[in-house]
Amino acid sequence: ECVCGVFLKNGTEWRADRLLLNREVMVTSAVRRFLPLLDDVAQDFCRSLRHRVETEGVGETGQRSMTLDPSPDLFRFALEASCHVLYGERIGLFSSSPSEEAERFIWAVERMLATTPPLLYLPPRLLLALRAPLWTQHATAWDHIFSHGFCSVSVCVCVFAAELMEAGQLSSELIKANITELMAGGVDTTAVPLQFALFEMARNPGVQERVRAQVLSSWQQASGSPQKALQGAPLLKGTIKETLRLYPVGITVQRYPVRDIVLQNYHVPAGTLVQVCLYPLGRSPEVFERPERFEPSRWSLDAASGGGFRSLAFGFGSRQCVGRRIAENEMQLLLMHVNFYFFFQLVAKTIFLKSKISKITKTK
Ligand code: HEM
Repeated sequence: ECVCGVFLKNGTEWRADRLLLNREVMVTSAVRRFLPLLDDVAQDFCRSLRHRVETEGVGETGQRSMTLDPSPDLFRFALEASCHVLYGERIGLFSSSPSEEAERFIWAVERMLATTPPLLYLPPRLLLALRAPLWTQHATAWDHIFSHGFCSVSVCVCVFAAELMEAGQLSSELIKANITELMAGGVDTTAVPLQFALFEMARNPGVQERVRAQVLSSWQQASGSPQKALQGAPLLKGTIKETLRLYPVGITVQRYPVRDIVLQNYHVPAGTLVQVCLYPLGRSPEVFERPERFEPSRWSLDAASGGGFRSLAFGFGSRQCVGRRIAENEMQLLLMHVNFYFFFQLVAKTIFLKSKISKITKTK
């Protein structure tokens, strides 16, 4: 029996104590509302990068190029985009002088993210007993984040808070906590795949040209609407799916079956933790033809054939990633605008995340 079938049947229940968002509402009205916000940030990111290339790059005007590590820029892009959608405010990361409040907030988010990975491997009680500096720094960072003006739900332009308040299910403190969690969860999850997407486009110039051609033609017909532009450029969505196939953010998707099941002749008792391993799934020749190739168009063919459960990067069913629509649109919009301006080339050794990419060859 198919793993996904079993899990789907069991995944239809909501748990009342969780942050619940109606996925249909997300897809329709909320996406329409947050798309322009994400688009603003993506355009600003490109303007600021173009300014840097023009002022710090080498070569003739209009053909300047520069080599850079995009990691810190993408991190800031993701943070600015998350804040704009969740709090309805810009924190000014692309301005030359962000406010003092914004600076403190950025510092706290960066500190919180930097201290999270080591804490995952150490027992919290031990850290507390030892009053470990790592723990103190992490807790202080969270305190800063929560005390921040941006986290006030009274500044409620936030689309999510509005949905939750309308539903009347959660107290304002809980809404605040959940929104803050969403903000924190939405930064490195999108910044890292974006970096991998640029990396893959840099080493696959043919793919990059095809994506750019589709983006340019779609933009021309979209009359300035980012939503229409994205709809007309399915290769952008394919690029994101392809990136997450090769470099999944969450390495596994987990479920506890509520009744005994048999999987490939193994008896799995109810309540056993079962993990679907996304990395080997994405690279298996049994599932993907020529899995080593970065080919965004494979997902267009996949849609025609029904798709199945081959793309599980955001999980599935009622417990799939709440931030999926934000993440997908945010990443697609960035790639769309970046494609107008830049041609990426791999100019340094491909050392994991430290590859230096970017060479500008076009201007709008
Ligand atoms: C490329 C970006 C992202 C990926 C690949 C990703 C992946 C995932 C995965 C695999 C899950 C578990 C789903 C399941 O078990 O079926 C998940 C859950 C979740 N994600 Fe994401 N995520 C991303 C971005 C985001 C963003 C931007 C946010 C917030 C705005 C977010 C918030 C959440 C939350 C709150 C859950 C828990 C949902 C629940 O348990 O009901 N994620 N994500």
